[in-house]
Amino acid sequence: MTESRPRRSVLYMPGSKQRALEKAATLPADALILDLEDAVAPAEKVAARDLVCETVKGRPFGAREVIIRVNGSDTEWGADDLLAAAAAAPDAILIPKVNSPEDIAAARSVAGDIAIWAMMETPLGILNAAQIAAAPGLTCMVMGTNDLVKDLHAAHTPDRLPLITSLGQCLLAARAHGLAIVDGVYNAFKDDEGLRASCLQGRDMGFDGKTLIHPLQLAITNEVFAPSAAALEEAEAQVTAFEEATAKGEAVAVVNGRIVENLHVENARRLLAEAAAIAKLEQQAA
Ligand SMILES: CC(C)(COP(=O)(O)OP(=O)(O)OC[C@H]1O[C@@H](n2cnc3c(N)ncnc32)[C@H](O)[C@@H]1OP(=O)(O)O)[C@@H](O)C(=O)NCCC(=O)NCCSC(=O)C[C@H](O)C(=O)O
Ligand SMILES: [Mg+2]
Repeated sequence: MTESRPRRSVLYMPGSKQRALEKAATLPADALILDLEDAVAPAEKVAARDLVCETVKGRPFGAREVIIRVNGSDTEWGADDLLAAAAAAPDAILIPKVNSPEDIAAARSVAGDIAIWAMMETPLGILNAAQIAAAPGLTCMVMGTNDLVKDLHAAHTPDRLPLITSLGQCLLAARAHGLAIVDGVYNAFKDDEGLRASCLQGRDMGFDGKTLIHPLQLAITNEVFAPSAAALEEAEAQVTAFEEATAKGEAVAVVNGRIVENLHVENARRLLAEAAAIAKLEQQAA
């Protein structure tokens, strides 16, 4: 069963930028990815690792979920990143460019009980999504749409048609194995309209939330991925009507002219639990 922890907004921040790390502790992000990989220049990698791991040990981020993205195991920094991240004990460690379940097993052999998240961003990783999703210790998939577009020789288009197969394949794999899954970034961080469209598409496909690159993107993302007031009102009505129906020995209720069966009630309860988890997180962050 997918955890009900909110992951509407998952903000990347460059691990080399102290100001961004300080600012992150005040931002309304559900989760923070402290990045040692693509957002950090080679000359700054070692200093960024020290800064990120020392910061995480100080636990300054309140109730926000904290994830460290390490460099790949095929780089000169990967092994030391993983050791240092494991010692800092974040909520999860994010492995870039995962190609196979063996990549998760290798990370887990160092990370122990710390949850592993996987960047799904290579053609081979997408083809192996089901096996990766079944790997012990993995709790969340993160779409890496920039790397995917590059490796597929595709283009960033508003409808994301070139990525739909990859997004759908990872969603199927994640849901089949009870994992959380968050969508890729929207690069034009000052384009609110484009961001909203991308969030709506991701939400309607089934993603739990979206990865972000700038604080400007938080408000729209948090709004789109939260259940709306109308959806919650309908969910409450469905649960009530169904409970009344079952008390009378019936298996079907009707709300707003539409049937309500046990599967609809299961979905309604999921939405209500999600809203409660968001309210709790926002209260803790206030
Ligand atoms: C995109 C940026 C380089 C823009 O930086 P900058 O010009 O400094 O932004 P602003 O001046 O507008 O910043 C305003 C304030 O906000 C803080 N800030 C900015 N970005 C962040 C952030 N990501 N997290 C926290 N805080 C942030 C600034 O410090 C300013 O604060 P203040 O001093 O109080 O005014 C920059 O936003 C950036 O570097 N973003 C992250 C880029 C990144 O992480 N890239 C890697 C991840 S994307 C990826 O790799 C996806 C995947 O792998 C794939 O393949 O698709
Ligand atoms: Mg990437």
